[in-house]
Amino acid sequence: MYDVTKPEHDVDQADTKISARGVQVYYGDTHAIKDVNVDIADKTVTSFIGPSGCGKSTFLRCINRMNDTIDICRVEGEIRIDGQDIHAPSVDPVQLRAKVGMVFQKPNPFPKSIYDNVAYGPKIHGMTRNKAELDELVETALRGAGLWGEVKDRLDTPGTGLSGGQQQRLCIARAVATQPEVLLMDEPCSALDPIATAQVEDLIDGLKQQFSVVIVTHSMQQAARISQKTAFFHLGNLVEYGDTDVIFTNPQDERTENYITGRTG
Ligand SMILES: Nc1ncnc2c1ncn2[C@@H]1O[C@H](COP(=O)(O)OP(=O)(O)OP(=O)(O)O)[C@@H](O)[C@H]1O
Repeated sequence: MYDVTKPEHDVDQADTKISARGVQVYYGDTHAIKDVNVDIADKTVTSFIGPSGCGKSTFLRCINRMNDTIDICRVEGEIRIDGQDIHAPSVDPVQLRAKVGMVFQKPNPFPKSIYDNVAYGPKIHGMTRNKAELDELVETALRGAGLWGEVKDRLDTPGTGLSGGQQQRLCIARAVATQPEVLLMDEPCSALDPIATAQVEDLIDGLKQQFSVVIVTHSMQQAARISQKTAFFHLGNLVEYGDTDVIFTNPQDERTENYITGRTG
């Protein structure tokens, strides 16, 4: 039963999935992310917007420690998911990336069959006990990515043989198959035509029922269409963060206003 004595900010905190405090990122001497503090909600789509080079992708990659794979990159500060510090020694980055899935700008299916693209993650993480369970998981993931109907009769053909939009949905199925809690998407529609873009956007709307989706986009129309929260980055700073409709209709910072009205960026 709802507890009326509970202060509202506690309710908000309960919705927080990802919490970043004092995050700094350096590539050698380049200071790419400057003291970012943000709480990202569960079961919500959050867009990162801002001019080219402002640090959107860099900050996105902090959330599943993908920056660890870049030699010259150094990350400082704290990021917690469900309260757990993702940099704690007990955290295995490979396990973290199963929990925090990622979809990239260019569809990048493995040079394997459609089935194996989706089955790969569950197999290496030992998520199923037998072939029947794996089959079921593959089907569920492909259905979840809106691709099952188009590929169910050719699961053993190469993933690379699909159209660009289908390949991107296959990559989403691959990410969804490990039952993530967060899905990071770095400009997932920039290589897609308008029809495939609309399909992926519909998909994102459905995915937010299950987990938190964080998307980097250059399209303000897309951010306005699909996200409930928007973060505006500028020169490595998180300038403004809030409800998407407020950011787009009543921004508080001049830099945000200049960007959304097309005066900069
Ligand atoms: N691998 C890297 N090595 C060195 N510098 C990098 C690397 N990746 C990003 N940077 C630098 O970090 C800064 C932020 O880049 P980032 O790609 O995060 O910005 P972005 O907002 O996602 O840009 P875009 O919208 O163009 O993709 C830029 O100055 C960029 O040159």
